[in-house]
Order: sequence, then C-alpha cells, then structure tokens
Amino acid sequence: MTLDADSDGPTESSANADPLLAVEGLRTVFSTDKEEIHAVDGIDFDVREGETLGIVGESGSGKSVTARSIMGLVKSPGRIVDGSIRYRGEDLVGKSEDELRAYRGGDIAMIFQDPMTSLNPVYTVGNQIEEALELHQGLSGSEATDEAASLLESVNIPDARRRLGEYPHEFSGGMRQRALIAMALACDPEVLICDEPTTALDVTTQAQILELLQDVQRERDLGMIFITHDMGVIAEIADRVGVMYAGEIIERAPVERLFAKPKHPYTRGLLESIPGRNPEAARLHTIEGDVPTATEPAASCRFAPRCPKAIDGCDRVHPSAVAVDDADADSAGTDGADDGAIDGHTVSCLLYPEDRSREWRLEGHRDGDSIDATDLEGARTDGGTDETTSRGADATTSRGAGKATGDDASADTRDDATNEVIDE
Ligand SMILES: Nc1ncnc2c1ncn2[C@@H]1O[C@H](COP(=O)(O)OP(=O)(O)OP(=O)(O)O)[C@@H](O)[C@H]1O
Ligand code: NI
Repeated sequence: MTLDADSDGPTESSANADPLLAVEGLRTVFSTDKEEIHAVDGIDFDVREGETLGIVGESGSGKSVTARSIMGLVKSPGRIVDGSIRYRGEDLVGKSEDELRAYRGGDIAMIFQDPMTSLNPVYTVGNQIEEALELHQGLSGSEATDEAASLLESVNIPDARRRLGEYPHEFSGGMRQRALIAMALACDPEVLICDEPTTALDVTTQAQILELLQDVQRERDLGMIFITHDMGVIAEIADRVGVMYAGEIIERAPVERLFAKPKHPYTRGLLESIPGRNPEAARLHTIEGDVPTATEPAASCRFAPRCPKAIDGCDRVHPSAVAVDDADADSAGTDGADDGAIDGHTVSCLLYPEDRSREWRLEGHRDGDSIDATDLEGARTDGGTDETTSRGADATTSRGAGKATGDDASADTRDDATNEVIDE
C-alpha cells in the first residue's frame, strides 16, 4: 500500500532484477482464547543478493516473528494468515513442513541472539558443523572435517582443528556466535537472517562479530536480513532499513537517507536515543511508553498514543505508506539505476505528504490504495508549505524520485539530522 500511482508497478525494470526474497502483505497472528495478537500486520520488503536489509524496532514490535515467519518456524497458536514470502519467485507460504525444511538451513539460514539455543550442548562443535555439511553439501568423513576446520578458520577461530573437538560450553560467548555463523555457512545459504546476533555480547566482541558478518556477506554475496533494536548497529551494517512498530513497517529508506532525513516521529525518536548523537540533549532521550500489543486490526496509527506530533485524526485513520523521496537539489541525479518504490523512502504517517492539507491527508490515507496522481493534483494546498515541506514530498512523482535515494547523505551530515523537526 503506497500512496502513489505506481505503488504496485513492476520492479523488474530495475537494474538488479528479481530479489532473492520478496515479502508481501505478510500477516502473522497468534490466536489465544482471549484475543488475537497481530504480531506481524501486513509488511512488505525484499532482499537482494549482496545487500543487507536492517529491521529495527523496540521490543515487541514483531521483528522476531517476521524472521520466524520467513523460516517457517511460527508454531501454534501462531500462523501466517495472509501474504506471501517468495524465495527466488517461489512462495514459501503454504508449503508443507517437509518442503520448508529443505529451504530452512539450506537456502535460508538464521542466526539467533543466543547461540546456545542453536548449538546442541551434548555434541562437539565439530560434530555439529560436520552434520550440517553432510546434510546440505553431501560431505562426509575427512572431507567434512577439513571443511569444518576451514569454516572455523574463516570465522576467525584460532587453532580451529583442535577446537572442532570441543563442546559449546568450552567456547566463550563470542566464539559460540562465531561457531554458529560457521554452522550457518556450512549450509551454503543465499539468505542469512540474523536476529539480534550481537545483543548478548560485550561491545568489543559485538564490533568483531558485525565485521565478520559483513565480510562473510561480501565474500558470498549473501542477501542478509539483520534484526536489531539498536540504531547504532543499523548504521554499521544495513544498506536499506525498515523501521517496525507494532507489527508494521512504518518507515523504510536506504540507510544514509534514513539517518539524514528521518520522517516518522518514531524513527526520529529512535535516532535521538543514540548516545552522543544529539549533543543538545543532556540526557539519553527515550520515547515514553511501550510498543502496544496489537489485538485489533489496525484502524488508527498505533504509534499515536506516544507520538509527540499526533494530530486530530491519528486516532481514527490508519496511515498508508507515502513516498517521500524529496527531489532535493543537493542529491538529484546521483544514482539513476535503481528507481522503483522498493529503493525509495516511504513513511506511514498522517503528517505526510507534507504539502497537503490535513483534510486531504486524512482522506488520502483512509483509502490510500486507490489514490492516484490526478486525485493528488486537485487536492494540492497553496498556503500550507513551510521550511520542511517546500523541499517537496511529492507523492505524484515518487517513482522518478527514486534516483534521489542513497548517496544524498554523507556520514558527516548524520549528526544534524534529528535536530530537524516537523513544523506543524
Ligand atoms: N508464541 C507467542 N504467543 C503469543 N504471542 C506471541 C508469541 N510470540 C510472539 N508474540 C507476540 O508477538 C509480538 C511480537 O513479538 P516479537 O518477538 O516478534 O517482537 P520483537 O520485535 O522480536 O521483540 P524483541 O526485541 O523483544 O525480541 C509481541 O506482542 C509478542 O508478545
Ligand atoms: Ni525478537
């Protein structure tokens, strides 16, 4: 659902062709006696070879359920109720457990926050890597052992051959996470999903593991989904970012763009909570309150109760995604190859498009699916522009504006970004 005429136009025309993984309209629900929890509530994204999609959001926003849905690991009382998850064009939703097992760990591998949940304490690390090699690459005997040792070396575990004979508890936390990465690589995956893989580690080890994952990804041209609650980690590792809130992706953009020009009040709040990023704030800024558990279909903005910018209407209209690729003078003409909504910047918030009247926006978002460019023309307001809007979040030209993504912000400009506020 994008508030522009081309929202579901073809992406085939873009230079790097079909995505490895394409998630569309995914909904995953947990049904209990009392209620239905809409853990993942209609999300879209895709991942291409060699790129990292970062998914960021607070606890409870639906990040892990998203990952488990892709892996086919959602168990009763949870189930996928809508949408598709296409791997190289093949929809995984609705496949049998046997069929899914072939993808899981093979084409699509996952690394969890706590390596002990994935490593079996009663087998040696070597046994476990060799088993994966046998299962997914048909290696056995000394061939498997050699390959296991070389995998451990490739994740920078010294004295690899000896350490193959050790048990997981003999490894430190960082070493275990490295072993787990080696195990994932033993499956020779094309997509690697990392769910908070560094959260449990100290800062130095965390940096090393992030670097390792980046190296591994580049070497193998993996499509990576990296899940974290930490915007600092996102800045390190992501190419594109989806910001999740209460089951929805409320903003997405290339990473430089997101840091330079965050649009959603929630994204701005997350960025302000990065220590040292906002020198004027003496204390660490956090957003008051928690992510609500979504127990009803979305009929309003789920962030509204915590939103410093909420307007009349946020409590009764559910926002659609609006394309906000400003055609800024300072960024125009950079990267012409990748047009198309998927590379663009979209935000699901009733404050956008900024150059429309509030009435128009409420109306437009209410039935966002059917809005087209001609409707937009008639509804343009005259006096409503200010500093921020004059750059032109223009929903009518969102496709062409795809060229403005990506390179428009250097690391130096990042620090100013959150000082920019929406002037209502
Ligand atoms: N097995 C389950 N049964 C019922 N509800 C669940 C289950 N698993 C997840 N949920 C609900 O789904 C929502 C999303 O949870 P999820 O674990 O995806 O959040 P998250 O973004 O990964 O959070 P965290 O950062 O804490 O890992 C939450 O409201 C959670 O309570
Ligand atoms: Ni999680």
